[in-house]
Amino acid sequence: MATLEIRDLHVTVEADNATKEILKGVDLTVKQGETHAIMGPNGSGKSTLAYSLAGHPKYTITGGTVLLDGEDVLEMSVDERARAGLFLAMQYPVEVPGVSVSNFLRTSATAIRGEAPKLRTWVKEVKEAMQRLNMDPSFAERNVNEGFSGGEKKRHEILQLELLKPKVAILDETDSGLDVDALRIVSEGVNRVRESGEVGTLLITHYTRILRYIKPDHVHVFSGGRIVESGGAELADKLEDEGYEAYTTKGGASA
Ligand SMILES: Nc1ncnc2c1ncn2[C@@H]1O[C@H](COP(=O)(O)OP(=O)(O)OP(=O)(O)O)[C@@H](O)[C@H]1O
Repeated sequence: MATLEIRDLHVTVEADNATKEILKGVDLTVKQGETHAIMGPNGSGKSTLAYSLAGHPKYTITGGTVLLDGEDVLEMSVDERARAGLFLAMQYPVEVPGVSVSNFLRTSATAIRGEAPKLRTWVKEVKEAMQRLNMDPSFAERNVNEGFSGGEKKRHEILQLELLKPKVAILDETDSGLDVDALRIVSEGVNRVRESGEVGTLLITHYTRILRYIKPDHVHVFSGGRIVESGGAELADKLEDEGYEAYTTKGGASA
């Protein structure tokens, strides 16, 4: 069973000619089939965790380990991480002018599966996945994220998730900017992948509303660059009622 193990992860970033430590010892284990929600105040380092796991060059790992199925993720290049089974749905997906969605998806699937998917079954696979996500077929011919609305960008991230079938999916605020219908459709996509039992999900979110659709097995409070409390789904309700004040004043001030 695939497991992502993060141990005592420390990460710095260079900003304004200074080195700033953002992650200050993150410990987390995500097993295949499990869904973990990470919630926490703005600026506490949640996206930094997501980017560091994906291998963004802006973030320097200064300590700790990250293992996927016992393999050292931190030694891998970004594309090796993706091929090993890590997937990041970004908070702000980037535009890729000149590259169509269909080309992008097929190239990604070829790289990850190790061989080009058979054209006829692939076209059907993409068409059905797009239908489930309520995406117009014309999207396949548009350039990646170019002129996409916020909601369309998020659906496109989930389309990739469904087609690429990673071992561990990190979803960074996939719910932000979605209207109620889109939130339901996107959540259904995540649940389909989840129900396969083959994917571990790390869901970074500010809102408990997405957790009504995607029931987490574990909820973690992130503050000051580390996880300061973990619990079950009930912890999300407590956070909704009480906010993060208790965590930001208890020596867990935001990064
Ligand atoms: N590339 C960067 N350059 C400079 N500072 C950065 C960079 N990335 C993160 N930071 C800083 O690190 C801190 C944590 O940011 P991060 O985006 O990880 O927080 P977050 O918990 O995801 O916040 P939010 O909930 O607002 O999305 C912030 O103070 C941010 O300004």
